[in-house]
Amino acid sequence: MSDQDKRVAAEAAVKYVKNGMTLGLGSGSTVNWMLQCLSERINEGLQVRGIPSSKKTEKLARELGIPLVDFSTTTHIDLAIDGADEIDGALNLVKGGGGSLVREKVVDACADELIIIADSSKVVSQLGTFPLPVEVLPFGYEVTMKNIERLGGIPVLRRKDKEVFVSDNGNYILDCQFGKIEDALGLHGKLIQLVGVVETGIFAGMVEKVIVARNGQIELTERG
Ligand SMILES: O=C(CO)[C@H](O)[C@H](O)COP(=O)(O)O
Repeated sequence: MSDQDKRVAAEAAVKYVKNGMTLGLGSGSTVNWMLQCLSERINEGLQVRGIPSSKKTEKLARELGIPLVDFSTTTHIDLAIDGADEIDGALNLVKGGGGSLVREKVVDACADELIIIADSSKVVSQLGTFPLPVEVLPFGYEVTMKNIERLGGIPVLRRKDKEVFVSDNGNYILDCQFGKIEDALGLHGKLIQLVGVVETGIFAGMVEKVIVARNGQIELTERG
Protein backbone atom coordinates (compact mmCIF):
# COMPACT_ATOMS: atom_id res chain seq x y z
CA MET A 1 0.00 0.00 0.00
CA SER A 2 1.50 3.33 -0.97
CA ASP A 3 0.13 6.82 -0.37
CA GLN A 4 2.35 8.07 -3.19
CA ASP A 5 0.73 5.61 -5.63
CA LYS A 6 -2.75 6.46 -4.37
CA ARG A 7 -2.04 10.09 -5.16
CA VAL A 8 -0.58 9.26 -8.58
CA ALA A 9 -3.71 7.24 -9.49
CA ALA A 10 -5.97 10.01 -8.15
CA GLU A 11 -4.20 12.69 -10.20
CA ALA A 12 -4.54 10.59 -13.36
CA ALA A 13 -8.28 10.15 -12.80
CA VAL A 14 -8.93 13.84 -12.23
CA LYS A 15 -7.55 14.51 -15.73
CA TYR A 16 -10.78 12.92 -17.06
CA VAL A 17 -12.91 15.52 -15.26
CA LYS A 18 -14.31 18.16 -17.58
CA ASN A 19 -15.94 21.52 -16.94
CA GLY A 20 -19.63 21.30 -16.06
CA MET A 21 -19.59 17.66 -15.00
CA THR A 22 -21.65 16.20 -12.19
CA LEU A 23 -19.31 13.81 -10.39
CA GLY A 24 -19.92 10.78 -8.21
CA LEU A 25 -17.45 10.99 -5.34
CA GLY A 26 -16.50 7.56 -3.99
CA SER A 27 -15.08 6.83 -0.57
CA GLY A 28 -11.82 5.77 1.04
CA SER A 29 -8.26 6.98 1.37
CA THR A 30 -7.51 6.86 -2.39
CA VAL A 31 -10.64 8.90 -3.10
CA ASN A 32 -9.52 11.36 -0.42
CA TRP A 33 -6.43 12.04 -2.55
CA MET A 34 -8.69 12.48 -5.55
CA LEU A 35 -10.73 15.07 -3.62
CA GLN A 36 -7.51 16.98 -2.87
CA CYS A 37 -6.55 16.96 -6.57
CA LEU A 38 -10.08 17.95 -7.57
CA SER A 39 -10.14 20.88 -5.17
CA GLU A 40 -6.82 22.10 -6.63
CA ARG A 41 -8.40 22.13 -10.09
CA ILE A 42 -11.53 23.84 -8.74
CA ASN A 43 -9.28 26.54 -7.27
CA GLU A 44 -7.86 26.99 -10.78
CA GLY A 45 -11.37 27.59 -12.18
CA LEU A 46 -12.84 24.15 -12.95
CA GLN A 47 -16.60 24.12 -12.45
CA VAL A 48 -18.07 20.82 -11.29
CA ARG A 49 -20.45 19.56 -8.67
CA GLY A 50 -20.20 16.36 -6.67
CA ILE A 51 -22.48 13.75 -5.18
CA PRO A 52 -20.74 12.12 -2.20
CA SER A 53 -21.10 8.40 -1.48
CA SER A 54 -20.51 8.64 2.27
CA LYS A 55 -20.72 11.05 5.17
CA LYS A 56 -16.90 11.04 5.40
CA THR A 57 -16.55 12.00 1.74
CA GLU A 58 -19.21 14.67 2.14
CA LYS A 59 -17.37 16.18 5.12
CA LEU A 60 -13.98 16.24 3.36
CA ALA A 61 -15.48 17.57 0.11
CA ARG A 62 -17.11 20.45 2.03
CA GLU A 63 -13.84 21.21 3.85
CA LEU A 64 -12.04 21.31 0.49
CA GLY A 65 -14.63 23.63 -1.07
CA ILE A 66 -15.95 21.12 -3.60
CA PRO A 67 -19.50 22.15 -4.55
CA LEU A 68 -22.02 19.42 -3.75
CA VAL A 69 -25.47 18.77 -5.12
CA ASP A 70 -28.37 17.06 -3.41
CA PHE A 71 -28.83 13.58 -4.93
CA SER A 72 -32.60 14.03 -4.73
CA THR A 73 -32.44 16.86 -7.26
CA THR A 74 -30.44 15.06 -9.96
CA THR A 75 -30.35 11.51 -11.24
CA HIS A 76 -27.59 12.04 -13.78
CA ILE A 77 -23.92 11.62 -12.98
CA ASP A 78 -21.39 12.09 -15.77
CA LEU A 79 -18.43 10.45 -14.11
CA ALA A 80 -17.90 8.60 -10.83
CA ILE A 81 -14.43 8.06 -9.37
CA ASP A 82 -14.10 5.49 -6.62
CA GLY A 83 -11.62 3.16 -4.94
CA ALA A 84 -11.64 -0.61 -4.46
CA ASP A 85 -10.39 -3.31 -2.13
CA GLU A 86 -9.78 -5.89 -4.86
CA ILE A 87 -9.75 -5.66 -8.67
CA ASP A 88 -9.57 -8.73 -10.89
CA GLY A 89 -8.54 -9.03 -14.54
CA ALA A 90 -12.16 -8.78 -15.71
CA LEU A 91 -12.53 -5.47 -13.80
CA ASN A 92 -14.80 -7.01 -11.19
CA LEU A 93 -14.35 -5.48 -7.76
CA VAL A 94 -14.71 -6.15 -4.09
CA LYS A 95 -15.59 -2.93 -2.28
CA GLY A 96 -16.82 -1.90 1.12
CA GLY A 97 -13.66 -2.03 3.21
CA GLY A 98 -14.61 1.41 4.47
CA GLY A 99 -18.24 0.39 4.97
CA SER A 100 -19.74 2.64 2.30
CA LEU A 101 -20.64 -0.01 -0.29
CA VAL A 102 -24.37 0.68 -0.57
CA ARG A 103 -24.13 4.39 -1.28
CA GLU A 104 -21.07 3.79 -3.45
CA LYS A 105 -23.01 1.29 -5.54
CA VAL A 106 -26.01 3.60 -5.88
CA VAL A 107 -23.78 6.50 -6.98
CA ASP A 108 -21.43 4.44 -9.18
CA ALA A 109 -24.30 2.61 -10.89
CA CYS A 110 -25.99 5.76 -12.11
CA ALA A 111 -22.82 7.32 -13.55
CA ASP A 112 -22.25 7.36 -17.31
CA GLU A 113 -18.70 6.27 -16.59
CA LEU A 114 -17.01 4.74 -13.52
CA ILE A 115 -13.26 5.09 -13.03
CA ILE A 116 -11.63 3.05 -10.27
CA ILE A 117 -8.38 4.29 -8.76
CA ALA A 118 -6.00 2.18 -6.70
CA ASP A 119 -2.44 1.37 -5.84
CA SER A 120 -1.15 -1.93 -7.17
CA SER A 121 -1.79 -3.85 -3.91
CA LYS A 122 -5.47 -4.01 -4.92
CA VAL A 123 -4.88 -5.98 -8.13
CA VAL A 124 -5.59 -9.71 -7.76
CA SER A 125 -5.80 -12.68 -10.11
CA GLN A 126 -9.02 -13.79 -8.41
CA LEU A 127 -11.33 -12.03 -5.94
CA GLY A 128 -11.75 -13.42 -2.45
CA THR A 129 -8.65 -12.83 -0.33
CA PHE A 130 -10.23 -9.65 1.04
CA PRO A 131 -13.33 -10.78 3.00
CA LEU A 132 -16.45 -9.74 1.10
CA PRO A 133 -18.35 -6.93 2.89
CA VAL A 134 -22.10 -7.53 2.96
CA GLU A 135 -24.38 -4.85 4.41
CA VAL A 136 -27.29 -6.32 6.39
CA LEU A 137 -30.19 -5.09 8.44
CA PRO A 138 -29.39 -5.12 12.17
CA PHE A 139 -32.79 -6.75 12.76
CA GLY A 140 -32.26 -10.50 12.77
CA TYR A 141 -28.67 -10.26 11.55
CA GLU A 142 -27.80 -13.51 13.37
CA VAL A 143 -30.26 -15.33 11.07
CA THR A 144 -28.70 -13.62 8.05
CA MET A 145 -25.27 -14.81 9.24
CA LYS A 146 -26.54 -18.39 9.42
CA ASN A 147 -27.98 -18.10 5.90
CA ILE A 148 -24.64 -16.80 4.62
CA GLU A 149 -22.93 -19.78 6.27
CA ARG A 150 -25.32 -22.07 4.36
CA LEU A 151 -23.97 -20.51 1.16
CA GLY A 152 -20.45 -21.52 2.24
CA GLY A 153 -19.32 -18.20 3.71
CA ILE A 154 -17.77 -17.42 7.07
CA PRO A 155 -19.31 -14.09 8.13
CA VAL A 156 -17.80 -11.90 10.84
CA LEU A 157 -19.73 -8.96 12.27
CA ARG A 158 -17.62 -5.85 11.68
CA ARG A 159 -16.57 -3.91 14.75
CA LYS A 160 -14.75 -0.62 15.15
CA ASP A 161 -13.09 0.32 18.43
CA LYS A 162 -14.81 -2.73 19.98
CA GLU A 163 -18.26 -1.36 19.07
CA VAL A 164 -20.38 -2.87 16.30
CA PHE A 165 -19.71 -0.85 13.15
CA VAL A 166 -22.83 0.94 11.88
CA SER A 167 -22.96 2.11 8.25
CA ASP A 168 -24.18 5.52 7.09
CA ASN A 169 -27.50 3.75 6.46
CA GLY A 170 -27.77 2.49 10.05
CA ASN A 171 -26.96 -1.10 9.06
CA TYR A 172 -24.34 -3.69 10.02
CA ILE A 173 -21.54 -5.05 7.85
CA LEU A 174 -20.68 -8.75 7.74
CA ASP A 175 -17.18 -9.43 6.40
CA CYS A 176 -17.56 -12.79 4.69
CA GLN A 177 -14.78 -15.16 3.72
CA PHE A 178 -15.78 -17.36 0.78
CA GLY A 179 -12.30 -18.41 -0.29
CA LYS A 180 -11.44 -17.67 -3.91
CA ILE A 181 -14.54 -16.36 -5.71
CA GLU A 182 -15.01 -18.19 -9.03
CA ASP A 183 -18.25 -16.50 -10.08
CA ALA A 184 -18.55 -13.00 -8.62
CA LEU A 185 -21.92 -12.15 -10.15
CA GLY A 186 -23.32 -15.58 -9.20
CA LEU A 187 -22.26 -15.14 -5.58
CA HIS A 188 -23.74 -11.63 -5.50
CA GLY A 189 -26.99 -13.05 -6.90
CA LYS A 190 -27.26 -15.67 -4.16
CA LEU A 191 -26.44 -13.24 -1.37
CA ILE A 192 -28.76 -10.47 -2.50
CA GLN A 193 -31.69 -12.89 -2.45
CA LEU A 194 -31.25 -13.55 1.27
CA VAL A 195 -33.77 -11.76 3.44
CA GLY A 196 -31.93 -9.13 5.50
CA VAL A 197 -29.13 -8.56 2.99
CA VAL A 198 -29.15 -4.94 1.81
CA GLU A 199 -26.23 -5.07 -0.64
CA THR A 200 -22.97 -6.86 -1.33
CA GLY A 201 -19.52 -5.45 -2.02
CA ILE A 202 -19.28 -7.21 -5.38
CA PHE A 203 -19.24 -4.64 -8.16
CA ALA A 204 -19.35 -6.64 -11.39
CA GLY A 205 -19.60 -5.24 -14.92
CA MET A 206 -19.81 -1.65 -13.71
CA VAL A 207 -16.34 -0.29 -14.39
CA GLU A 208 -15.17 1.46 -17.57
CA LYS A 209 -11.60 2.29 -16.53
CA VAL A 210 -9.21 1.13 -13.83
CA ILE A 211 -6.24 3.35 -13.06
CA VAL A 212 -3.61 1.56 -10.99
CA ALA A 213 -0.39 3.22 -9.90
CA ARG A 214 2.64 0.99 -9.39
CA ASN A 215 5.89 2.56 -8.20
CA GLY A 216 4.72 5.92 -9.50
CA GLN A 217 3.75 4.61 -12.95
CA ILE A 218 0.17 4.51 -14.25
CA GLU A 219 -1.40 1.33 -15.61
CA LEU A 220 -4.71 2.02 -17.39
CA THR A 221 -7.10 -0.83 -18.12
CA GLU A 222 -10.30 -0.17 -20.04
CA ARG A 223 -13.32 -2.42 -20.40
CA GLY A 224 -13.02 -4.09 -23.80
O1 LIG B 1 -15.09 0.54 -0.94
C1 LIG B 1 -14.58 1.40 -0.27
C2 LIG B 1 -15.20 1.96 0.96
O2 LIG B 1 -16.43 1.35 1.22
C3 LIG B 1 -13.26 1.95 -0.64
O3 LIG B 1 -13.32 2.44 -1.94
C4 LIG B 1 -12.26 0.84 -0.55
O4 LIG B 1 -12.30 0.31 0.76
C5 LIG B 1 -10.85 1.33 -0.86
O5 LIG B 1 -10.41 2.17 0.15
P1 LIG B 1 -8.93 2.75 0.19
O6 LIG B 1 -8.78 3.65 -0.99
O7 LIG B 1 -8.85 3.46 1.52
O8 LIG B 1 -7.99 1.57 0.15
